[in-house]
Amino acid sequence: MSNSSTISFIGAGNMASAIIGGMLDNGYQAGNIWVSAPDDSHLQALRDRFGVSVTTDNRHCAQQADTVVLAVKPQVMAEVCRDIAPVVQNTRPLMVSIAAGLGSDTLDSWLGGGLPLVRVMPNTPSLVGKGAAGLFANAAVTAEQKTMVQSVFESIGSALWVDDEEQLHGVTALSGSGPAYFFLMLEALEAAATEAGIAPKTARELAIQTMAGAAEMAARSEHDPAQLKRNVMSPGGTTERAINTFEDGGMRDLVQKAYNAAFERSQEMSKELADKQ
Ligand SMILES: NC(=O)C1=CN([C@@H]2O[C@H](COP(=O)(O)OP(=O)(O)OC[C@H]3O[C@@H](n4cnc5c(N)ncnc54)[C@H](O)[C@@H]3O)[C@@H](O)[C@H]2O)C=CC1
Ligand SMILES: O=C(O)[C@@H]1CCC=N1
Repeated sequence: MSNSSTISFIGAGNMASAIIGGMLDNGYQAGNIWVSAPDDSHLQALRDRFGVSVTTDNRHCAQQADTVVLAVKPQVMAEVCRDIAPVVQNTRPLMVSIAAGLGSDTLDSWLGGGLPLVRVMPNTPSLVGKGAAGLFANAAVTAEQKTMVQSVFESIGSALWVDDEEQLHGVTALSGSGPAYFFLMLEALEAAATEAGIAPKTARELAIQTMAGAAEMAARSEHDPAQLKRNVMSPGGTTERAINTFEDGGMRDLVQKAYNAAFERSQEMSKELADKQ
């Protein structure tokens, strides 16, 4: 992305910090980054760690920027947007929201209308540069702005566009919530191995390394996950017995149900947040 454009973050939490870290690792200048939040301790932490400019005044922060990233919780978004609306209606930056569940039309109306806006659904592995983000651009966003936002999110992992905003519910249920599904699997495997007598520290390290190794293989291999799974299953062996146990217990059906539950909750949240304001 262009190093001369200025980007402001409203909100100084985990996700803002991950994105800023990725941008700086990729050559973006700290002097062109502003961050605002009401909480001084969050701001000082970001200033000390990254050398970015900080303020407790959201309007002042938004005023500085060609791009404004809205990185606050969905519940405070209406108040934040309405507060900065007079500023951004004047300066007309590209707006980027990372909030779960808030539709682009709702955000745009809170911001006074007619602004270019990108919605992003990132995930927490962004904190270690291994994020997976789905992106949607409204009709006012230019090709150049899309390239710029994509490069920001590629600095902390993968960034893939969807062309229908409704698909962001599906992205939320997959990669937004997804890290928690794999953490659950880690918890359960670790517990089972510990129960069988393996030291907890050893069980955790082996489970984590196995998950990371399987993910790396799936990413690099020419085979699909089903084939990779079959490659581990010696006929009559241990893996076959375990996989049959998963299948007989309804694992696929359970994953489908959990995915649908997250998808439906994302749709519900969208409606609740839009109706409430
Ligand atoms: N944590 C996750 O897995 C994911 C989170 N998101 C979205 O990212 C957004 C941020 O989440 P986190 O960084 O995890 O939250 P966080 O709680 O770590 O950070 C929120 C930040 O907003 C600041 N803030 C609160 N009120 C404010 C106001 N009126 N004006 C300016 N700043 C204000 C807080 O001081 C804090 O710095 C949320 O909208 C969330 O939906 C999206 C995908 C995944
Ligand atoms: O659980 C949630 O609602 C948010 C969205 C994706 C991850 N965390």
